[in-house]
Amino acid sequence: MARETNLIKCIGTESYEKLRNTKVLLVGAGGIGCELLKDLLLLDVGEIHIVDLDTIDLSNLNRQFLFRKRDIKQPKSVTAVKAVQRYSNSKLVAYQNNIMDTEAFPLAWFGQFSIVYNALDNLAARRYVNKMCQFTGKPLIESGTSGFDGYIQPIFPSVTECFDCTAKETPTTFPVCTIRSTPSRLIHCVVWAKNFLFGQLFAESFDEGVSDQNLGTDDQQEIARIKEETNELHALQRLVKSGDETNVSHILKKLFVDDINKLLKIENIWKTRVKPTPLSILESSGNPPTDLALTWTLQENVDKFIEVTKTLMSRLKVEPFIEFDKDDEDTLLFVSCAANIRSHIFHIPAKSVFDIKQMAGNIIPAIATTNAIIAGLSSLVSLRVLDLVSNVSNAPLDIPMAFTARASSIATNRYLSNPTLAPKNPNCSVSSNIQRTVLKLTQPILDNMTLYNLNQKIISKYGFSGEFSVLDTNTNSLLYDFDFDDLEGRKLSRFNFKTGSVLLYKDEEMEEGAQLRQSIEFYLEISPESSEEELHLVDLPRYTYTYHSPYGDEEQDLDDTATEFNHDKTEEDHFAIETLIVDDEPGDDNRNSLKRQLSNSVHSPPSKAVKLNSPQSDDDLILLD
Ligand SMILES: Nc1ncnc2c1ncn2[C@@H]1O[C@H](COP(=O)(O)OP(=O)(O)OP(=O)(O)O)[C@@H](O)[C@H]1O
Ligand SMILES: [Zn+2]
Repeated sequence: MARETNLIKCIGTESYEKLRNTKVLLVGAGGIGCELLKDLLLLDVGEIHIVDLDTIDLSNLNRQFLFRKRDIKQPKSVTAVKAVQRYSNSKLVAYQNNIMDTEAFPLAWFGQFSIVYNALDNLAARRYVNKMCQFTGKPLIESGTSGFDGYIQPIFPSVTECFDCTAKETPTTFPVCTIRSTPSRLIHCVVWAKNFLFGQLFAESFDEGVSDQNLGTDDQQEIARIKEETNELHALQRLVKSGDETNVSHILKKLFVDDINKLLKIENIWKTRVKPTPLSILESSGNPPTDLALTWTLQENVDKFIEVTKTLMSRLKVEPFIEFDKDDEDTLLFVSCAANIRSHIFHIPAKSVFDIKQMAGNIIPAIATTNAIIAGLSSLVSLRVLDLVSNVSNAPLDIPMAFTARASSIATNRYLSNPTLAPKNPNCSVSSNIQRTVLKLTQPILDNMTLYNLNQKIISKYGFSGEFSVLDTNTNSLLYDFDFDDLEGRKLSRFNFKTGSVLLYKDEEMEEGAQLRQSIEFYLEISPESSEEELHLVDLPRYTYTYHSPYGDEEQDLDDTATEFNHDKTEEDHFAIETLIVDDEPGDDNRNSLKRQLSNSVHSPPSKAVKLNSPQSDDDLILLD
């Protein structure tokens, strides 16, 4: 029986033929990406382009089944394609590159695909692909896993929730004083051992000093001690670099006895806390433990600390520096033992090296089965996203997303929940209340046109009020607003614009009841070889919303602005280019809830400052709620 027989039974010949003519983009060839590549080619999707910037690591092999030991250090995308090529009916194209590289992947390149799949592991890349899909109007299937939890979220630009419609958690940070003076949880000791101690002793980046920011204390004695301790570590680093193994006992004493005694002298800290106890064991028993799954005694941690510090010191004779890597056992053991010794001093229970590996690597173990389930759901739901399944409504808001039980508060008594997609958040700065288009700048235009000329052309063409602002959203820099016109006289060539720069034009009129023009984002395409001197601005429908000051027309506050959306019917609504995203017209009920959400929102209030300060996180941990 041919492979496609069952699929044709499910979706019919016509849909199968459409699938054969579909071109898709898969971003990421890691845990989910490898599974998804296999699933997509088992669906006989016509053409699959797969992008991954990375090479294969030993630690990938337990779940990225397209890779073998011999593939270590080879590019993931190319190797994945090689592994499946012989049983693929699909055309496969691999790229070893960062998806955010605008030269390799300009906006128009994204436009060639019918659907985009995110199989990524960090927020920055997810956000970027989400935005490119909003620009091109292409559906995106976003996915992620974390241990036994996982999700898929189909995103239909300008209709359903986008990746940025809900706030994402950013990594937890701790005040310096908690880490350096008053740890109360093992994680504080792990952060101290990994980010501070290991970094200072062995790694390349040497922290030159402690800034006063985020110290978490005003106690001048404590601040002075933290700074002094940092300076003393410079001296300790020299001991480490000396390669003289007899120095290890000095290191142990300095870190776990002398520094703790100094800390004890700051009496203010200990008025409300249990005092730490300096380390009493400074000699090795000569019998370091080996089982990484067990919780070691204090003596065992000291034994292993001494052993592994010697190993790292001898490595420094041939390696200029050593970076912490959870898969480099020496570095993991050092951090683990140092954290456990410190936790003993502060009366915090110790843990095994395996446990500390998870904390230090900021990782929840990746589970191959979860990846397989999520990739399977992703490929299946794409049949509906592509409208290839008959007998069900494939309207975007009828298509399901999927959550595993623990990640979802919707249903707790079954593993998978599949609620339908939510409409876009009207307050999302990525998917709502914004129009997007491409702006082509040729060399003569860059050389001859000033920012002032460009602004004038844009505000008159698109109907912005006199009060507007211009931001380069890639660098988050303000280029113009009503009280910052310093750069207006500059030629465009002086702005370091490149293909992929995105300029945001926003109406800033603050008069009560003013009709504000919807913001526009322009994706710049720079063509240095073109001699075209004329700037072409495409037609866009002009949508407006009403400005309401929260204080009536007496006093206005930039950061707490309530708005009410409506569409300006006086302009002709026509869709000049394919990259245009146009809002749906909200009904009356919708409008009320819009208004409420806008004034209550903490996600991204429609104000300049907040809107552009979305967190730039590069977190490894995917938070599912
Ligand atoms: N900006 C990017 N451009 C292209 N590929 C990316 C980008 N960011 C991340 N990736 C790729 O996305 C994939 C995500 O896969 P996965 O979550 O399994 O992570 P991993 O790096 O393979 O494993 P782990 O992080 O657990 O060691 C990785 O292969 C990574 O290289
Ligand atoms: Zn959104």
